[in-house]
Order: sequence, then C-alpha cells, then structure tokens
Amino acid sequence: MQEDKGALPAKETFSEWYNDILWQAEIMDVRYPVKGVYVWYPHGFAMRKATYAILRELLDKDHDETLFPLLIPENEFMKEAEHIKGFEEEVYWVTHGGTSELDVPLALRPTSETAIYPMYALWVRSHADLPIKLYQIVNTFRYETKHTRPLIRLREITSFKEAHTVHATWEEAQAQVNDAVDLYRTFYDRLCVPVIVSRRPEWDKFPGADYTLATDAIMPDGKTLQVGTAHHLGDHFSRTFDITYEDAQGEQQLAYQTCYGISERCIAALISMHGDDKGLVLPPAVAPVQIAIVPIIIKKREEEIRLAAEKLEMELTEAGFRVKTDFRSLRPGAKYYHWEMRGVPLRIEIGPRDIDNGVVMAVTRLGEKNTVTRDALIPEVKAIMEQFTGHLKERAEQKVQEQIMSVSSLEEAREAAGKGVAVIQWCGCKECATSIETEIDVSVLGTDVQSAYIDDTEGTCIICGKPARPAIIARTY
Ligand SMILES: Nc1ncnc2c1ncn2[C@@H]1O[C@H](COS(=O)(=O)NC(=O)[C@@H](N)CS)[C@@H](O)[C@H]1O
Ligand SMILES: [Zn+2]
Repeated sequence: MQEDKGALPAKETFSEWYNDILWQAEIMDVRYPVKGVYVWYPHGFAMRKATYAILRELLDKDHDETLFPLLIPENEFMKEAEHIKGFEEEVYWVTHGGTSELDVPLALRPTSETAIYPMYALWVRSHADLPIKLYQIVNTFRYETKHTRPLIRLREITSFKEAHTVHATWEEAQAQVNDAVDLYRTFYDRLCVPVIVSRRPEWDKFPGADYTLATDAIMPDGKTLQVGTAHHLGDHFSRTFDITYEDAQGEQQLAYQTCYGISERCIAALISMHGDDKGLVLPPAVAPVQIAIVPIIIKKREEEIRLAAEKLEMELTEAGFRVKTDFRSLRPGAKYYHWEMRGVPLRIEIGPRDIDNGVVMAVTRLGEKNTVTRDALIPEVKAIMEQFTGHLKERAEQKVQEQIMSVSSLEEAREAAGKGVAVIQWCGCKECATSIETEIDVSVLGTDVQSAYIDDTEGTCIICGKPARPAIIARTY
C-alpha cells in the first residue's frame, strides 16, 4: 500500500479518525461497490484472525464448532411469528437459480435460528441428547436501512459468531445465558475492552426471546456500541420447530433454548477504545505484529547490525512472538511512524552503541522506554508485554469510569448522555422510558446492570417518582 496517506485526524474528531484509521492502518477497504459491504485488508484480517482465535479458545472449552447452510427456505424462515416480525424488513431473498425462478425463495441468513432449528428437531430425541451447545462463525446478511458503517453496522456481517444451545429445562437455559455473558466478559477482558452488561427492556429484546442480556462498550464519543447479546429463547422456537425430547419417565417434553452472538463490532470496539492520535494501539493478544525491530544502521557497521537484528528476530520468533524487522531504506522516524500507525505494541531498536553495550532499546506503543539487557531479552520482553497489556486495561477502565455518570434529573441525564452512559432510577414502565427517550434523545439500554461502576441502589423513578431501580441510558450506534 502507498506509504504517505496524509495526516490521521485527531482522535477527538472520533468519526473522522475512525474512518481514516481503517484505511491508514490497512484494516478495511470501504470502496467495494455494494453499500454496507466492505473488504478486509490483510492486516485487518490478521487482527480478525487473532481476535476470533481467542473467542474460539473460550467457546471450544464446552461448545462444538459447526457450519449450517447460508440459504434458508421461505417456509422455514416464516415459521416463528415474532422472529419474522423482527427480521422481515432486513432479510435478503434469493429468487432465481440462473435464469429459472426458484419454486421456493431462499433467504440469506440474517441469523441462523431458522436454518438450525429444523435440524435440531431431527437431532433431539431423548434427554440423553441434551444439552446441545454448538456455534458457528459465518457471514450473515441484514438489509440495514440505518446509516451503515464498517465493522459497526454492516449489510454483510462477515464475522458473525452465533451459538445455539438446547436444554431440558428453562433453568438450565438460564444458566447457559449466564455462562454466555461470563464468556463475553472474559473475551472482552482479553481485548482490554471494558463492557457493561444489562438486561434489555422488553421492547428491545431479540425477536422470539424471553429476555436478552446485552454487552455494551462505550465508544470514545460517548455513544455505546452493542458488542454482544445473549438471549433466553424459552420454548418459543422449540414449539414452532417441534424440538422435543423424551424425558426419563418416557414423556415428550419441549426443549428450552438460548442463542448468543458477537460480530466484528468487537474489532470496532478494540480499535476505537485503544487507538490514539498516532494510530492503532493493539493489545498484544490481537496484534498481527507484536514486535517491530528497527535496526539503526551506520554504513561502516551495516553488516554487523543486520546480523544482530536477524538474530533478535529469530530468538523472539522462537519465543512465540509475532515479529517484523524493518530493513527498508527509510529514516528510523519514518519506520516508527509506520509501525505506530499499525498499533504494534513493542518496538525494539538496535544500533552500534546497543551492540557495544550488550543491550537493546525496547519502546512500547505508549512510549515507555526500557533498556533491555541482550542476554535477558526473552524474559524481559515477556514482562514488558504483560505490563503493556495491564496499562491498556487500566487506561480503558479509567476512560470508561469517566464516561459513566449517575444522575438524578433529566437535565443532568441530557448532559451525561452527551458524554457517555447516564445511570438513572427508572420504574420500568414503557411510558416513562418513552418520555425519557424522546425528551433527551437517548435509548434506555437496560436494567439489572452488571458493572463495577454502578451500584444497585433503590430509588424513585426519574419521571413518575414510583419505586425504581438503576437503569442505563445512552446514545447508541
Ligand atoms: N448490522 C450489523 N452489523 C454488525 N454487527 C451487528 C449487526 N447487527 C447485529 N450485530 C451484532 O450481532 C450481535 C448479535 O445479533 S443479535 O441480533 O443481537 N442476536 C442474534 O442474532 C441471535 N441469533 C444471537 S446469535 C449483536 O449484539 C450485535 O453486536
Ligand atoms: Zn416511572
């Protein structure tokens, strides 16, 4: 890719910064000629690969990965009334095979309940077949009419992890939803992204669910991004798709289900929360390049310095790091700029003086300088990397703490919603929520909030004065 792409906008002009970083750090090419559909650059794709490797590691502990077809026949898609209502405006249809019209139109999966559950009905016979815990990571299609945005609001969701589980009882499904939320917390912790978990209001739950627990990240502009959801489906789908099992007494019972999903919004969140005016700042766990070696060449000792750099790269690679040595004929400063833009957590400089003194200079992406003794290279680099991850977490937690504000009046809530998440007391009824949402142009994100920064005190509703519980409100993506 061409080197000089002009200056990155300052981070506080977040929207411009976000669009530009996708190009400057070679994450996505947004020039593909279909709205809401984008192309992964190799660097972005390597980030996706490392990020989803963490998600798979966590899921594979007690799920199996699988793959269902993309195409869903209309008769199956149209079976569950709530689900249809929720998706009929969003689903793409395939109506022809070549020049001949299909006898049954086929939906491009917006999510895969209606592809998977007819098969679950064939697979589930006895309680011994339960629980089923499967997931797939696929592309899904939603005809989004709101403003589309790379990684945030897509028409082709390229990295849609959807898990679908089947259980013998409502309680077991409830426990699974809680496990799913715990898994999401662990996943986002590994990305150093703080999240807030809450129960979506009834009118905002997943179509066909009993309830939805959502995971929200607070973006630098104060708007929240829903970066994961877990749904208790009750027996709504098992009734519709006849997923029943024979219990120990030989009786036919309806199964209980959950589903939970994450998309590439997880990457949007990690780019946005950690990045700065110089570009990406990536947690080592997801950085395609974890260490950039920059040799400081002087003519008369060029060969020796080159050899020393190659040796460094070999040792660090053998120790399991993802390393790149930059031998390009550019000034060191231009090389620093290049790797900082790509969010490389650690740069190692090696020049003639370093070789003479048996050291290397290790500089983290946050500008922390460490003189590392050459012989203790691996343990010291490992320690610096762990420390760097810790600093990223602290920095993100600090920022999020400033963006959560408990308020006791609508005026204060309006003020807070411009900067982040406002915690208010809400009685839980729709009328009060509607007046809050219309009055100060926010969404009621949810209740039963699980966050270290929000204590669960009782109070009186900000609108009607009735007994209330904490609820979070914010502007959202
Ligand atoms: N148009 C979109 N672009 C990017 N991500 C999206 C889009 N729509 C939804 N998502 C993400 O995908 C997650 C799961 O989508 S969902 O509709 O809430 N849930 C489901 O589809 C359920 N079947 C669980 S897999 C959401 O929490 C959100 O983070
Ligand atoms: Zn009220």
